[in-house]
Amino acid sequence: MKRVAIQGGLGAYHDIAARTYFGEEIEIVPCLTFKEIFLRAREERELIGIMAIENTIAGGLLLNHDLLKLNDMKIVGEHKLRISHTLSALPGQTVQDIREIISHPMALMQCADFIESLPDVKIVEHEDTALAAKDIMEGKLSGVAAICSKLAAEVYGLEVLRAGIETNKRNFTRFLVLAHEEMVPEIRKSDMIDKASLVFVLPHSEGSLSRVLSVLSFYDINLTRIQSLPIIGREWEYQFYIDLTFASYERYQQSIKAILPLVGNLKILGEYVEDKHIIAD
Ligand SMILES: O=C(O)C(=O)C[C@]1(C(=O)O)C=C[C@@H](O)C=C1
Repeated sequence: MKRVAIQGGLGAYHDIAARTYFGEEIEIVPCLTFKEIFLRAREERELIGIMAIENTIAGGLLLNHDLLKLNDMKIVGEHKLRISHTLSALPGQTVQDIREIISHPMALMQCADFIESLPDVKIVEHEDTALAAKDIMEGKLSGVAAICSKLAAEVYGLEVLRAGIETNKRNFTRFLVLAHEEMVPEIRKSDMIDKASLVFVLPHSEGSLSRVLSVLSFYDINLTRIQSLPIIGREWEYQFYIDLTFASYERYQQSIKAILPLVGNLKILGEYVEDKHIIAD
């Protein structure tokens, strides 16, 4: 059975993403942090990881980009999951009884409008939506609610006070499936690779980014995402994380050769199959 490491506990969105991506029985290996996924995988080379990278309301999980760059697990797939949050608490309470809301910072951001509509509620960040629900149940914390999945509310015996509290129904999180190089053929869903993620740095010179983008466009490569992050120790200089989609793997390979002289420290973080099947309400 595949062992899949996630940050968080059972009922977390990572858990849901892992199960829906693999669609078969898997063993979830809960980790306290995203970094722990990579550390564990160093010891257990067959371990698979699932890690959120961006959300359509709250934006990118910036620290996770560096984990991809600094470790040798490859992106072997992606899964886009519709995230629908509940406000859940110990049974027998109403929304008016809630004085404190605990959840993962990304979930809190995704429900900012709902939270703003509640007067005098303290917001507390937690490492995971499901573990927030678990803490409420274990500590019998009345007056405290978690923002978590319906599944987490069920798993930890909480009552759903409100469902669908995300600011916009088009709330999707993109999860990356990670594995070591030798595991890639076994894990990749198909050989029809049409997407890649790269990171590189650019010289501080006029037009350096625009030259790279022009080359990619010449090779019919579609840029689906660009995220710049600071280079620590080199003020106001940036590294660029980009996602590309393409119809021809050969053209993509040619484009990589062509940008090589224009960029520094190029690392291909993974080549995989794009998830085109997002399900909206
Ligand atoms: O806390 C959870 O349940 C998670 O799986 C984490 C996480 C995230 O890292 O963005 C996953 C999906 C949602 O965007 C909210 C939180």
